[in-house]
Amino acid sequence: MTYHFLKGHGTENDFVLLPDHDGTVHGDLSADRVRALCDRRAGLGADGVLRVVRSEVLGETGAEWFMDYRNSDGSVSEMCGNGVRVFARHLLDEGLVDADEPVAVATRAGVKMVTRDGDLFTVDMGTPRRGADSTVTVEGRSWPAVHVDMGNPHAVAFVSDLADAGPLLEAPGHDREVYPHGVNVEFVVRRGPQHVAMRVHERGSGETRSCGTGACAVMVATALADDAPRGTAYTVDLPGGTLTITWTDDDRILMTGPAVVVARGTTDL
Ligand SMILES: N[C@@H](CCC[C@H](N)C(=O)O)C(=O)O
Repeated sequence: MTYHFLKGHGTENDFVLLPDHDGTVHGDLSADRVRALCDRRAGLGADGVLRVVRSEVLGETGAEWFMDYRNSDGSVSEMCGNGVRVFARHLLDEGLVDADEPVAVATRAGVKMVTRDGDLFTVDMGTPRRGADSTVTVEGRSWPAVHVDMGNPHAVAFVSDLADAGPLLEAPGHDREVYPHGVNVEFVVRRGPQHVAMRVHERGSGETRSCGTGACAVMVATALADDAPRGTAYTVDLPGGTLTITWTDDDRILMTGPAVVVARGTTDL
């Protein structure tokens, strides 16, 4: 079977987009197919897959379009912050939504509203939730980890140096009672006032060059540590680029960053 795809990224967190508007092309999107598409040597290569499907096909509500996100290992996640920006850009590029209105994207973690200003996209990521703190472990070293849920789970560890986390070839150890469905782990250092840098090991994808929900979780953990007033913008540097995150007066997280589509074509993977 041959079908259409696009390739895009947000701060180098890269995705294969699969248009499947009426759910007839990839209704049975299997973990095997996701893994084949994401394979960086035998496939197209990506950190994850964004299936572009009408919400009504899946019985979802709240927005016309649903971002069906899969990690590169084929697992399903509730949310992908970089993915939402790329998804919204695709809808705008293809004229599938009104260019004069914020773009509504339904996800497993609710509807996200995306606005565009030139090449930058801002996502209302909703209200962060704090969970029980714990520790994360890499190669025998442990750090306290702040538990922030951005629709998906995060453990944020402040480290002395980003190299402390090592090559991150395996998932960091974590408390399975606190995170029964796995966790995305962020390692953070301070770069200056309201300015941090991070690395991330993503559940289901390994170390990636960026994670939007992870950057939001890092901002929340840092702002809490700083006792920063609401409305303060933080700059979060990631290996693949920079995101700007603000915690608003009405307790919502706004994430701003780029979104790029770099290729389109057909595949029979
Ligand atoms: N890279 C994404 C997060 C993707 C999902 C994550 N790996 C999970 O399993 O929760 C982002 O930009 O937020």
